[in-house]
Amino acid sequence: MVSLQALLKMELEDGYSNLVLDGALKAAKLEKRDEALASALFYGVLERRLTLDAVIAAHSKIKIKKMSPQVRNILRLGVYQLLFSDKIPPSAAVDESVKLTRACRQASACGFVNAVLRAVQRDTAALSPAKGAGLAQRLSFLYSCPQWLVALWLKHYGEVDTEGMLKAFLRPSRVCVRVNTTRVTGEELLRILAGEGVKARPDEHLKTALWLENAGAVEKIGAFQKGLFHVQDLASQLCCQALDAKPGDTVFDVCAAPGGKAFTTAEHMQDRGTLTACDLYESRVRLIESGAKRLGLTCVKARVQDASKPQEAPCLADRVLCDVPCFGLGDIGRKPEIRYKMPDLLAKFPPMQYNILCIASKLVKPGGLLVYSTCSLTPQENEEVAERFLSEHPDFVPKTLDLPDALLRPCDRGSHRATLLPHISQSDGFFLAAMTRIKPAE
Ligand SMILES: C[S@@+](CC[C@H](N)C(=O)[O-])C[C@H]1O[C@@H](n2cnc3c(N)ncnc32)[C@H](O)[C@@H]1O
Repeated sequence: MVSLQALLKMELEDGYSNLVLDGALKAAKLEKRDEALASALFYGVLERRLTLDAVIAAHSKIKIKKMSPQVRNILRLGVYQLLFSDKIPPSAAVDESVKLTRACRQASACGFVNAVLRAVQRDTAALSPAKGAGLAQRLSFLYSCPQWLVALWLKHYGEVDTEGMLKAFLRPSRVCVRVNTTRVTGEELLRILAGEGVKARPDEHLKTALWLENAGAVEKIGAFQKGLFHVQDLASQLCCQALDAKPGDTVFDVCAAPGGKAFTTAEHMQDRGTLTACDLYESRVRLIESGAKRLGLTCVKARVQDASKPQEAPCLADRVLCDVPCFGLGDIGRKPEIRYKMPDLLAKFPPMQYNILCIASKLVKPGGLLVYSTCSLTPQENEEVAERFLSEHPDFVPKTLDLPDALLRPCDRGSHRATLLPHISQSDGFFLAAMTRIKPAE
């Protein structure tokens, strides 16, 4: 019932999945085991919604859109359990779905729900793409990703990487944290976490990144409360590595909230120098302030500032990070609902991103470094913005990224820009490009 309520809320009110689920779980006060099951079903259905709908459509005489939201989501939950989950025996999944239909005052649909689920249960080829489907349609069905997006990725990243990332986005997401190196080493933190019963392992390529294996609610871990780490995906940590800030530097992070990259950068700086971390929204600036306080990072100065408007700076910066607002496709693995965003929303981002990048570039001192990044995976927001910037700003030149080759696509090795794909870098999807401001001749 809890997963159904949360799915209905997502469908009818269009919320963020993590917040919607948290709200539903809090209200229901379930046992730990039931909470885990409700979460798995909720996220499973969200992630696989397009596949589930295609299977339901192939086994129902009534069109999905004509069903009541309750019946539609009960069927999605039922089909998910039949085809993707081994936690519930198939006959129990069907029986429970029928009971749920009755409990939702949809008794007249009980027979229909039973018939559709039994038909899916009998169909051993339920998970085969339609005969004659083209590549984009096949991948769209198999990995529950809209066809427009699959087609865009196929064109831009090719078949192997598109299928690789679609698969990777469906893996259970893992928690990656950044060691607060101003307070502990990775080895020390591993020992402290083990003492608290939290299993963790260092990343193979970045020793300041740890993967937590049985973390639960991170905020409850003592080491977190003592400011010994913050949660940050590997891709964002690599972005900070590319920014390569040094102790004593002056750094601007123009779109900084909630602050993850500002914190890692301040740690690279050993908390010496000045890191001005800006965001458009006051409530989000407070997140930067509270995070920096917990981590004991005093060089972080957070303030409200609109990065799309020129700003006066007392001095130019050694490093400027421009981690712009974006469509967010790289985060699909953690926020499955992003994949269903309407494609027309994409158009507003590139002009805004380009404008922010141009304005941020004015803060870079000659010889200084500018890093442009997004957590999205579209050429319009990524390569096109970065390359347009370079072609229209002759005072900036590409700077080769110094990142582990194993985490990069072969075509990005030795380049000033990289697209991190989840099946290669084992991180969220991400894009970054680095550019140096030329020093005028003496
Ligand atoms: C991708 S997020 C930044 C993530 C951040 N760098 C981190 O690592 O935690 C983009 C941020 O840009 C902020 N933002 C949106 N429009 C902005 C603007 N015009 N000026 C400054 N910040 C803006 C959003 O509030 C959001 O916090």
